[in-house]
Amino acid sequence: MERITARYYIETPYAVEKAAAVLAGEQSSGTFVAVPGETEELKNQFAAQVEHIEHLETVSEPAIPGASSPDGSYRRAMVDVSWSVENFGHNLPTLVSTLQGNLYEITQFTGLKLMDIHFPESYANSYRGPRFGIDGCRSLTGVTSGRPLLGTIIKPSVGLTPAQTAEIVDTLAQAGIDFIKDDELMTSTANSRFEDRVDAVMRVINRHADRTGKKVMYAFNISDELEPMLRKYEYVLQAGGTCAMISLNSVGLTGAKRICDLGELAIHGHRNGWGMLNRHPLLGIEFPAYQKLWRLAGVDQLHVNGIQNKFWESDDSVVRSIASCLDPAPLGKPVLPVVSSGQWGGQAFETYRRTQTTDLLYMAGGGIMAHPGGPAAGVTALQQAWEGAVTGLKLEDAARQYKEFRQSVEKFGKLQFSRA
Ligand SMILES: O=C(COP(=O)(O)O)[C@H](O)[C@H](O)COP(=O)(O)O
Ligand SMILES: [Mg+2]
Repeated sequence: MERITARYYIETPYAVEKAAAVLAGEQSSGTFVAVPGETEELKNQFAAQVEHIEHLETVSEPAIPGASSPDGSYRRAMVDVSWSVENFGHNLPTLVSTLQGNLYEITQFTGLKLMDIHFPESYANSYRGPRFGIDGCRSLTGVTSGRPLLGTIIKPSVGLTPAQTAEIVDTLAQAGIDFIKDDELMTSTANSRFEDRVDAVMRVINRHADRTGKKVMYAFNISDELEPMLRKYEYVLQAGGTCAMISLNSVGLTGAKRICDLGELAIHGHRNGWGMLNRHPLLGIEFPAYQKLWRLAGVDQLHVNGIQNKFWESDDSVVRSIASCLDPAPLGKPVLPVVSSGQWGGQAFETYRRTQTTDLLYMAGGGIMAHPGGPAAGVTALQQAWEGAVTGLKLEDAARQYKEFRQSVEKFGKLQFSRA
């Protein structure tokens, strides 16, 4: 019978073997004592199994509160646990309740992080995964390989009217941008009703597309309860849009999958709330596991933060996240990594040096909108930065060569997002 294996980074005040056995027990037979009916036969078929333990360091302070060690030591380990697929079939919410449920509450742990998930073959047959992914998004925007899709987030995030938003879209489209999106804070506001914004923006985008043959991809934020979200999806589709955005952690796997299953618009997955799930080194989930769940749901584009970003995440972590999006496993289809957060083009050089890929959606919000020459110059600067990065120029050489990029360096180059 097929099994799903999950890898956890754990810390325990007790013996690692015992703690791992409690995890496996709680997450399959499900209680703290043996109960009638829990036969050997049932356990053999359905009990979770500890497959592998790799002992790591021992520390003297617990990573998170909730339990204390009798001997003052807290042992860390990497533990692989497997479950029979029979326990949950192909049911993503129950899979998550099993792999990420009560186990975080067990006192045998003073740290627990889901690092990765290994899915068996049958998952690739049961889930379509990204309908568009990298190739589909390239062909919808007309961006052939050799450079990333370049995009922006309309800023200010809220407060602009549909007409003002459409005016910015007009400027950006003329400058040759590939992708624009609503911020996650924007769906329908008192002065920008969703439908009015779609009408105003798509009028501009369709007009440009008729003239130039290039249709800018605009990710309208449809995040909402299920029925209104479906109505908004349909509205975007009818207006000629090619993309919708959802805040993944807010709409959940069920909502995301329902939307992705429709398969007519590329789905931009925003991961706001990520810090809550990941920022602690010994609590939550790591991106390789996280992205697989959303990929099973069918998301086409997924945020990975960015090199030298404005948030807390390290460059190493961003590079790892990009690699995990580009790895075709488990469905044979990669998801397009969305590089975003404090980007302005200057980071293109290090991003390319470290990842050696252009299969990215590279977005600058403030980095385009606040360019000294205006948003159109901001788009040009981003194009120049990537042209320079891919052709092997150093940032300083590109700044000498390209005027708009030089202006970006002058304005944003001094910014250092500080972190410990
Ligand atoms: O609005 C922005 C970035 O704006 P700006 O370009 O102005 O910084 C996005 O919400 C974050 O990139 C999300 O980051 P994450 O990848 O961590 O979800
Ligand atoms: Mg945002």
